Amino acid sequence: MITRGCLKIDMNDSIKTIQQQIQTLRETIDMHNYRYYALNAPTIPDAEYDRLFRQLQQLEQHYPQLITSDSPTQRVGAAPLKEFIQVMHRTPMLSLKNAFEDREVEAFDRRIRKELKIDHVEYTLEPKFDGLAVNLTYEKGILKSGATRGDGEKGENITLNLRTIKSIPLRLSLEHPPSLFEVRGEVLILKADFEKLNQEQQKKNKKTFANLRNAAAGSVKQLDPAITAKRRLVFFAYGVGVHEGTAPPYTRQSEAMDYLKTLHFPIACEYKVAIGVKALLAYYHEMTTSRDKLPYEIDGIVYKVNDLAQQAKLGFVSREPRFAIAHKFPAVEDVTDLVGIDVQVGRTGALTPVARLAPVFVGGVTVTNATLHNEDEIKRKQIMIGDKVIVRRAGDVIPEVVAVVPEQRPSHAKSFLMPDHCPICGARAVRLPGEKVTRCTGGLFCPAQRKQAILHFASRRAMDIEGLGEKLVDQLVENSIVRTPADLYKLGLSAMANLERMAEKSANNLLVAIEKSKRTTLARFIYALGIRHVGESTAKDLAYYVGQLDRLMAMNVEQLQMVPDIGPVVALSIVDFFAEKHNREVIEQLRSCGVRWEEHSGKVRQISSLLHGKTFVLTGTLPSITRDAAKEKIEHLGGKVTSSVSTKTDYVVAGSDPGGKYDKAVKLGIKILDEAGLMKLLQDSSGVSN
Ligand SMILES: NC(=O)c1ccc[n+]([C@@H]2O[C@H](COP(=O)([O-])OP(=O)(O)OC[C@H]3O[C@@H](n4cnc5c(N)ncnc54)[C@H](O)[C@@H]3O)[C@@H](O)[C@H]2O)c1
Ligand SMILES: [Zn+2]
Repeated sequence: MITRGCLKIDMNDSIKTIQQQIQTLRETIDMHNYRYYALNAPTIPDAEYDRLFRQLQQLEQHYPQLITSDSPTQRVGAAPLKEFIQVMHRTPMLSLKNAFEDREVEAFDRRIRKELKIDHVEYTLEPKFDGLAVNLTYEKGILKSGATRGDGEKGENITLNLRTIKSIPLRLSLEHPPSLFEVRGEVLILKADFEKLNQEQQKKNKKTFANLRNAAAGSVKQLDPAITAKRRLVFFAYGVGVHEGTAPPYTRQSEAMDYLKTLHFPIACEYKVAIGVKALLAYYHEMTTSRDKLPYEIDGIVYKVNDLAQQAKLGFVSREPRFAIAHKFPAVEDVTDLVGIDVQVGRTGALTPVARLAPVFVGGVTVTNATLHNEDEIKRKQIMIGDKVIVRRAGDVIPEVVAVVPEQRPSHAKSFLMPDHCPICGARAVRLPGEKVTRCTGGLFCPAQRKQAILHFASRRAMDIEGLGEKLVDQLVENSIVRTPADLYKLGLSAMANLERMAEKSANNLLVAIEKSKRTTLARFIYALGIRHVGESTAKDLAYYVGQLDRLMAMNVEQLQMVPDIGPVVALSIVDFFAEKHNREVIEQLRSCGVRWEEHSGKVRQISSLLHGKTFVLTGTLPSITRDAAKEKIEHLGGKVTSSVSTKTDYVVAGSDPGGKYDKAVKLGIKILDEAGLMKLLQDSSGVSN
């Protein structure tokens, strides 16, 4: 048995078995080609595709008698889509041979030197753009047509779409332009625009693009050029095709690039000219790290023999030039198994699902877990535990699961359920209406939230404990001296003596500050609890209108909404917080440690509203508010609005042209109000005096 890269070739395998393997690989690759080139919707990462392609290449290398002209290794891309008019290329648009390791580049250079019979070859070193290859044809200096690469021989006519890309000159700035001039380059979407595009797609509930190449290709291959025009696309030129009618003022690839630049075509300003393989590899390794800072995505470096006469001498093989090679960067995406989903709790109590992965090498490191963001993202991506997933790690960005490979879902795959309790402290975990994040409600005692909760509690606008900063809180929490805000009031000098860099004087000062903080106001205390959505001004409102902590702790969602400016989400968040037994225990401890404030009878007179249980019917047009607004006001105070009048109706609110409901109310003797009457009733019932 011999081993080459990822492929094991067993010499005992019969030729028939080999043929079968080859056939399966070809069919699989053809299917992925179709998805990638025609649909712009690949289902496997490039790294996985490249492995399949290499396997096929190696098998065919060992069994050349099995090579057929329709094998994907002998062809470029995929046939053009029928929806577009086809264009025959004057000279074929080829692919590039790939190199993944330094030694493959060294072998490439050795071969070139041998064939050219020279010791030192000059190369251009160009970023390999990850976009869509196109050919632009200028006749007498005017852009006449633009086409995709297609299968290399014939592509799709996308002239109208390309004309919408502002960086493509519509006319060459030359006094005597060539009669025929072809520019080859790549259509791209910039990283920043890709993010925006996907956000827009998501908002419109449309499919997002898996990567930048697909976004660029999908945007430019639109039947409606108006859509292309809206997608901020850019173009970079990297070569000249046919040049007729004038003498080319260049004999090297680098000169051709500079010439394109003078004609106002954007070119990669990172491109370089260098001699010898060492310089190629040095440039490659430098770009491996600096690529993240480029505004566009590149997936490798292309090395080309610089001298055009030498290029011609080296020529082509079926699908690729022999004078160039693409040195690919390590993959930023690959597939692996999603073994499980853990839930982590952050400093603010946010529960984040994290994928546990079978180790996978992406973006230059081995990754074993990746963020899944939140519950909605898991649903949107239809991720199940046990799935094969595509993991991405680009630059400094934390690894994430971008998609699943649906056809490889095992039968034992399980759905994920967001836990309804905090995995750290066991408190109820809730997701408030309109929010994406599920949070632990045990703010005052949850170990995950300890530091944050104590810092907030001690902050200037809360309990105002001077000298209790981040470093000190870290130490107190890490040494288990303080677990909840109540523990602060149990601190003694001896506990603090062991802390790093804590002089006796500052320890004393801190104890004095803690003691001083015991006398506070209800507003500060409510704010200090760190209830989600209860900021300083809401805390002040609650203290002012409710007056007493015990009363606040006993209020339900409807009652809380009677406090001005408190909506249903804030009310729910307050109720959830006080529902948590451990939070109430901490509050009790704080009080028994001597934390105190003044209370008053509150400004909310009658917490249970007069409208509770009352049924209203609205009819006719009210003079100054809409029926919907009136309905909202009634419901806000606990009343119910129904559509038909019956003996159960308490009030009928009638505007102009009231119709049958009015007559029925009169008949049943139900109380009828006009708008002014309704307003008075609402005011009397609001429970807020002054
Ligand atoms: N995930 C999938 O299902 C899937 C399917 C098919 C292909 N692919 C990916 O596509 C690759 C093959 O695509 P390909 O045949 O287009 O080859 P390629 O993209 O590897 O290389 C050839 C192309 O490079 C481009 N290029 C960018 N910068 C260049 C420069 N400076 N000079 C010259 N050319 C430059 C040109 O468009 C050219 O056509 C595979 O290696 C794989 O990564 C993935
Ligand atoms: Zn918790």
